[in-house]
Amino acid sequence: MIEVVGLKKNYGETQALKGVDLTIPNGKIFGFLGHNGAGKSTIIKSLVSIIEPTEGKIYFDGEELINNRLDIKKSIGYVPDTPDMFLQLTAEEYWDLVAAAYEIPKDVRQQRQEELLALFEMTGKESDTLEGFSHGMRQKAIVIGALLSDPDIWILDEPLQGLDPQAAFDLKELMKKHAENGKTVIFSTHILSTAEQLCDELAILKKGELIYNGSVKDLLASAENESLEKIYLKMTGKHSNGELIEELEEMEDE
Ligand SMILES: Nc1ncnc2c1ncn2[C@@H]1O[C@H](COP(=O)(O)OP(=O)(O)OP(=O)(O)O)[C@@H](O)[C@H]1O
Repeated sequence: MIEVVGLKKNYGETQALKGVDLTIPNGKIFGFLGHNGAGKSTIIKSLVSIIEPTEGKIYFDGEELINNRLDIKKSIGYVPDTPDMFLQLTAEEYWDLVAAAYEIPKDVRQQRQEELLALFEMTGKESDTLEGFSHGMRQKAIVIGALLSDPDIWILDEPLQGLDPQAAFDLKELMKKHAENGKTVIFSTHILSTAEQLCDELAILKKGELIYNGSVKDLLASAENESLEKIYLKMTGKHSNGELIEELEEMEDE
């Protein structure tokens, strides 16, 4: 289980996280939802130790992250939202880097890489630079890198963005299988139908604050016959069609 306690992050004057408490159970698919700038990437980057929170603590199975950063990081596969680093490298060089960082034995890496390349239809692309890939292919290369070490915890920041329907389907199936095996998948998305279909648990953020942390089932049960999209839009404050029309009319009157 991952526990986030009183997490705050300020970037200068901007309070990106205003004291977030949440729990992420093991063996589930956990989704982060929230409008642009709500703080999803900031929490995710805190979980993978890319940024230092201003305040608050993070525990992985009871162990505080700052006390055992290296070991905890090794149990995580991370897909960033903007995979712009390492663009000059070929895919193979990028995976070499990941394999070295995670100390993956050569034979294990070879087998896993071949499986992932075949799954994502990337076989033969190993010598191409990440820069030369389309956005979706680059995303696939980053996902392959994140899964190369077969990590227990997957943390994926908008992983489906830019993937073609087949690759998106395959990644979603992998995410389900990983959770079925008792492992944890954490991801952020703006695609509410995907969240509804995939997630067991959710956190919904609004302007740096947590407005929901719990199961998708409970959330759907709280509003009869409404989709997650409708519930989410109501919770995040904007907009029913009527309200939007009213607002536009007011703007025209001004
Ligand atoms: N490096 C940074 N420097 C300054 N401000 C930042 C930085 N990173 C994020 N922010 C700000 O922190 C807030 C939260 O950003 P964050 O990237 O966590 O949101 P998000 O929910 O992931 O958004 P999106 O859906 O657009 O990816 C925003 O106001 C953003 O402008």
